[in-house]
Amino acid sequence: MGGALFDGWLASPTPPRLVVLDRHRTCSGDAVSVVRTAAEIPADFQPDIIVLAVKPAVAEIVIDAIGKALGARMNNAAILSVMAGRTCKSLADAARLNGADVPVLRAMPNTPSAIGAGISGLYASDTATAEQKTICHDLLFAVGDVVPVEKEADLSVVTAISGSGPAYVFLLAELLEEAGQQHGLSPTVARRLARGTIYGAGRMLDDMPDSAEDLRKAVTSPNGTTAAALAVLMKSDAWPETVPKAIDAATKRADELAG
Ligand SMILES: NC(=O)C1=CN([C@@H]2O[C@H](COP(=O)(O)OP(=O)(O)OC[C@H]3O[C@@H](n4cnc5c(N)ncnc54)[C@H](O)[C@@H]3O)[C@@H](O)[C@H]2O)C=CC1
Ligand SMILES: O=C(O)[C@@H]1CCC=N1
Repeated sequence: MGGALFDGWLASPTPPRLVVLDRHRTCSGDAVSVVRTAAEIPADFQPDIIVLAVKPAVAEIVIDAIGKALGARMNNAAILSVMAGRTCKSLADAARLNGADVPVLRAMPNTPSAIGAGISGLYASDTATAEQKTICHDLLFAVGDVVPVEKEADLSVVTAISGSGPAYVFLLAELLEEAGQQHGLSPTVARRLARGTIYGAGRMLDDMPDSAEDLRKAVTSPNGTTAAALAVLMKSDAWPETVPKAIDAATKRADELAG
């Protein structure tokens, strides 16, 4: 996810000055220094925002390394975490172990951020200043839309819908491609049809004021082909049951990761 944000920021009209700490990534750009250990962070670099985009389980290790490298500079920064689950309190506590009193904001972006088409939920704890909230909003807005949430707990369902959501759409693309091939289309044709359809439908949802339900009904001729397919997908034990169940499972998992 950090790579998706990075790509989006570099492609934005006014890229921020970035220092990227990543054990593996090779990346470059005028506004970027890349370091593989926290000790290599340039001594004159005062971050406004420390974006944490590692797996939730290694947050403490990374905060500890950055805290030791930045020393007093850590106190002038805020943490923006994009990690699923990890609470503002747990991250502030981790920073405090290094003697730093750091405001924490949490965002849940998604991978379309890499092409400027992301959407992020953003929560700011009370300790964040107005300026820090604005910087974090602008960072995320540079790679897509931003939806502020009032309660930190809401980020779990945001994660389930828009954080994980691209994967559901990609799964639909896979299944449409496979079904097309099973009916005799070449892989190339099946792929073009599946992707082009999802792209076009996504653009209609974005561009047009109509509800998703009205757009669906406009495709559905009485007793036609769409009605035949929707009779399968909309059976009570099909999508109307499985989609909410999937969102429940992802939300529950985000809650479990909290701490
Ligand atoms: N993948 C997604 O679509 C989304 C992921 N997230 C969150 O983003 C976080 C990262 O997830 P992914 O990007 O999928 O994982 P990933 O494994 O692709 O990326 C993690 C990166 O952290 C680096 N890293 C790990 N330990 C390090 C250390 N000690 N020092 C320096 N760099 C270190 C790795 O080299 C890697 O580049 C997770 O917390 C996840 O919840 C949030 C929104 C969407
Ligand atoms: O699967 C995950 O845990 C992360 C959070 C949202 C998308 N990927």
